[in-house]
Amino acid sequence: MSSVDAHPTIVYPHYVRALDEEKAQLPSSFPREYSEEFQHILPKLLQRGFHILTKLNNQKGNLSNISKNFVLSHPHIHVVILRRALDGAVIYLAYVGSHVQGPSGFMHGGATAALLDDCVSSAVLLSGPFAMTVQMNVQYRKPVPLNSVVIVEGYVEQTNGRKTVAGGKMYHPDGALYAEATLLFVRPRLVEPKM
Ligand SMILES: CCCCC/C=C\C/C=C\C/C=C\C/C=C\CCCC(=O)SCCNC(=O)CCNC(=O)[C@H](O)C(C)(C)COP(=O)(O)OP(=O)(O)OC[C@H]1O[C@@H](n2cnc3c(N)ncnc32)[C@H](O)[C@@H]1OP(=O)(O)O
Repeated sequence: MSSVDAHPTIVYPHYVRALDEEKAQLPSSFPREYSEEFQHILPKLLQRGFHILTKLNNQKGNLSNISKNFVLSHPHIHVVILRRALDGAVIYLAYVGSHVQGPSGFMHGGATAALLDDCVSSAVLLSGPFAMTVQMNVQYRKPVPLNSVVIVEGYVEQTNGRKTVAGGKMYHPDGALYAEATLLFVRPRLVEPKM
């Protein structure tokens, strides 16, 4: 277990109950059907070796600082975070509501990039020391409809010294690719304390 794994997180082994509790707290902007779709998709992700790491929207308690993250605390984006123990890949199972519009009826490309960056950053942070995104290249393949469920996958490709190359993909739950990205992360140089 890395030191990042030791960071306090809230784990939801009984995911169905967690989603039921969550449903009761959701803002009215979220339709009830979406969590049924989550419950349909989650068992498939669990079968593929992912476990539920945490859900962070409106999180109270020990993740309060992370939950200020604008993607994960956005009132119109709802995320359940999963991670595959085997290789550290991270999945964001996300519902994208109506107030992240770019082209009429579709998600803003900046929001797509933010979701991808966030998911890939989680994979990087969970796999090693703190690093920041310094470059991101996004290929937009299909417009993402508002009020829909998306799957975002983030994975580390290669680390060389302070630099890490990582990738991300955003899919429709049926597997159709919405967008993919390649990112470069840099671990900040340690600043020597002044004597
Ligand atoms: C921690 C607990 C985690 C728990 C997770 C649990 C669940 C998940 C939950 C929540 C999710 C949590 C987190 C996700 C949250 C947010 C994700 C959003 C990610 C971001 O939103 S993050 C913000 C945007 N990001 C920046 O705000 C960076 C601005 N930046 C800098 O602050 C500096 O850039 C810095 C300090 C990074 C490096 O500075 P420095 O001085 O230490 O390093 P230096 O410049 O020496 O570069 C070293 C080598 O990198 C190469 N290099 C540098 N920059 C490059 C570039 N752009 N392109 C190509 N190569 C580059 C150089 O060429 C050199 O290469 P070489 O060594 O080969 O010469």
